[in-house]
Amino acid sequence: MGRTLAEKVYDAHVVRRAEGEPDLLYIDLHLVHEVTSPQAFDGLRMAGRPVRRPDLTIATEDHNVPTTDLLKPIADPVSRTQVETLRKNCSEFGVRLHPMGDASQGIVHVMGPQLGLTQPGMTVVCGDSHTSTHGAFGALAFGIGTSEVEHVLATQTLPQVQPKTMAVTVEGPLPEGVTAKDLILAVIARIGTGGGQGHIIEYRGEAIRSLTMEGRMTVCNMSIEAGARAGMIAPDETTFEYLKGRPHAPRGEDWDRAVEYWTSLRTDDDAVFDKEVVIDAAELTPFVTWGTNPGQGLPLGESVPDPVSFTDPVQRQAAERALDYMGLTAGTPLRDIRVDTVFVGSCTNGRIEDLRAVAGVLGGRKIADGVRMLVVPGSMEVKKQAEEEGLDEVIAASGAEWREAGCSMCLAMNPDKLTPGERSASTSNRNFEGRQGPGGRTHLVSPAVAAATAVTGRLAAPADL
Ligand SMILES: CC(C)[C@H](C(=O)O)[C@@H](O)C(=O)O
Ligand code: SF4
Repeated sequence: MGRTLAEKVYDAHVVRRAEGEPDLLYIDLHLVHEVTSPQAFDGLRMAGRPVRRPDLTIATEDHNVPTTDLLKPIADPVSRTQVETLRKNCSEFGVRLHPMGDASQGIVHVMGPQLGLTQPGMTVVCGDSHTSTHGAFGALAFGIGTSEVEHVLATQTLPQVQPKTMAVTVEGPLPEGVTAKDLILAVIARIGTGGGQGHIIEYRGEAIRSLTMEGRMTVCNMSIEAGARAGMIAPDETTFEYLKGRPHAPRGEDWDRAVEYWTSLRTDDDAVFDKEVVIDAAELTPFVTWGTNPGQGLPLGESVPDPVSFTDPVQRQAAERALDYMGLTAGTPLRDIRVDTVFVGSCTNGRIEDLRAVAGVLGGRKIADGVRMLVVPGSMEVKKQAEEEGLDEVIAASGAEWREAGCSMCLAMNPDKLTPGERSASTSNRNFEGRQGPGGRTHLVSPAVAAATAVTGRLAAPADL
């Protein structure tokens, strides 16, 4: 029987398999950041062990970094300690680190692919749930916990129980004005936040094939929000085109050999998935969330749902609680919801193409009175590229703030936060209670919707302007 893409990559990395035990997988790339690594390095130190493959281990500073005044010391003591600890650990264990201010620093899931570190067919791990992003290249990439980070640092392997496989096929071309973010929000609304649990999702179909690498990363990034272990997309010309010439991409004959192997990384026609979902791209429209989990979303043209419309009692209760927390009334058209803040950034939508989309909408326009808008590049490289293209000027001229790279307002681990009751339209991936600051209210949106929302002050799509 044929194998799926996920099975091919998985099988190629099993170094030990024994009845009744987890498999031992070889890890090709281990990405590290300041939040989930301190105890792992402590563990190594206590055991007197080195990092087994420092050459396959790369660290960056992202969660705790401020996005203004890079030259000043970090004011918050907890954040400062996290970042200083990472620096100390990396220098002690010989791990390459891209610190604040470095040209390649950025959110771990933005800087890795951009350096060409993430490649098709690899196993990629990081102590971070959104490691699923790297699956956009046809890599098997997933988040791990801190004790697993220690295991990988020490051995370059990881015990794993093989996940099941799931296909999400999006048929037909994406309608005009519908983006990768709308697509993945619609997928999660359809299958639920537990819909992918225990599975590696492979995204397939014409709508997926037509996405750029940036769009594919947006889709795979949010696999975890559907509960999946990982998300993957088979590598193709779009993938090779993106990778070619990047600092860590193979060159010359190595490149040709790599492309030959990468081309074999597709699901065989007779392979069988454990679960399959098919979505018609023609039904997709700009999509926003109204609730407090990424599955509580609807097309922008709809209204805040009435909790009684949910037949499942658990969903009904979740909706009641979400409306209460979000300060929303059932029946309110989503387009009538006013926001205080717009956040563009994160490992979901902080890439160059996202910033181009935002500048494209903001060009020649002003953001609404009373709205603050933060535009935060996902990496210093994205920032540089955006500035070379003049996007920063367009964004600043509209009244938005142009910042340094980092996780920023995606999660409240640095100075960029919502205040209690403040409402945001955010291009990030999580809208949980307090995610962007205690009491903050988050609507997940695409970059295009974020920009249009900043202009009108209410949830809006570019077509509304
Ligand atoms: C801090 C980190 C462990 C966390 C994650 O695992 O995803 C963060 O990146 C997030 O997005 O919530
Ligand atoms: S940008 Fe957000 S989701 Fe991505 S790694 Fe940072 S905190 Fe996590």
